Amino acid sequence: MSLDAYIAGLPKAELHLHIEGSLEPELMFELAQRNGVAIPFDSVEAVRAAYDFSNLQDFLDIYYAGANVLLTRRDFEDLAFAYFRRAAADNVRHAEIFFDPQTHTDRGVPFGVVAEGLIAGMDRAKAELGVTSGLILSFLRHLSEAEAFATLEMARPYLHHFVGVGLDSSEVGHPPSKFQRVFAAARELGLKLCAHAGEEGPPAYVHEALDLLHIDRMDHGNRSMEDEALVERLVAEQMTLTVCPLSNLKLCVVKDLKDHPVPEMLRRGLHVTLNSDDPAYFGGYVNENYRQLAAAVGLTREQVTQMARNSFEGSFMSEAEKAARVAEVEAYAAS
Ligand SMILES: Nc1ncnc2[nH]cnc12
Ligand SMILES: [Zn+2]
Repeated sequence: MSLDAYIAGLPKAELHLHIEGSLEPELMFELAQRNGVAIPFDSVEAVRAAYDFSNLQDFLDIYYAGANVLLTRRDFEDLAFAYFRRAAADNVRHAEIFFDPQTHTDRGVPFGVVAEGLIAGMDRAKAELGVTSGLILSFLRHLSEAEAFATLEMARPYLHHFVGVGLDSSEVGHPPSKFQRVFAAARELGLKLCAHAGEEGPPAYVHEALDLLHIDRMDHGNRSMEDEALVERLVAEQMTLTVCPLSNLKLCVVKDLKDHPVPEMLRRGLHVTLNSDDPAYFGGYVNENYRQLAAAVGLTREQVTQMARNSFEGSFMSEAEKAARVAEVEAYAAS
């Protein structure tokens, strides 16, 4: 069996996926029409042509504008279910997905419309596709601490639906320390904690995410590789890193996939997982991330299997559930 065919059939979890970043141009047009929202493009091809970014902020500007077509509960359900259908085709068996409530509440869309729509899509994914999932409320770090606290307050009626909180958006200039108290409050509420760190920001931000936010999982973490002691610490603490190769390429975090740090991360014993981040914008869902990275850096079948194992072990499922899912990976690898 070719490595590509092996990747296609490998059971895996996706742990770093922004649901708003799975909005394909076709669905963007459909929702724009359904809701009577104007978009600054006249064709699906024109939208795709605009997806040429030189850094994170370039992308974020377009990504937040794209989200304007999402207005109703049904829009969020359709968005979520479209992602799960596509993920299921990649043999994603479990996904822990981020959503950015502030992107919607700041436009006047009630928190409950967003949350209930996404939850309906997740319920359908479990019933119709057998894909399980968890929802992670992500704070926009370019906004204030007070706004993050207000968002956490809005989330209260839905808390039992969330597995954790995250921290995303423009990294440089918005260090984790800004959200130390919000993350402490989220932990008190029983939520798991993730943060984007070391995507564009320096290793000092990764240290802050560990020391001040006390994260359970790290999103990206690429720039940790610049700090030897930090790498040793991440290995010792068995921290899961949700790495996103095609995102890194499209946002110029790496110049070429051949330069991607994943092989070195694996060699050093870091708990790496592969994920798609914002697949509608970066040109590939999770299997495409595995395939293109494998082709560029020459991953072995064992390395690919290890990252699928890591994806379940690094999830926020129960220990029993994780063990059952890892056993499915082992059975596939042995078959
Ligand atoms: N890769 C990324 N980094 C920071 N914020 C994001 N929001 C969506 N994708 C993101
Ligand atoms: Zn991300």
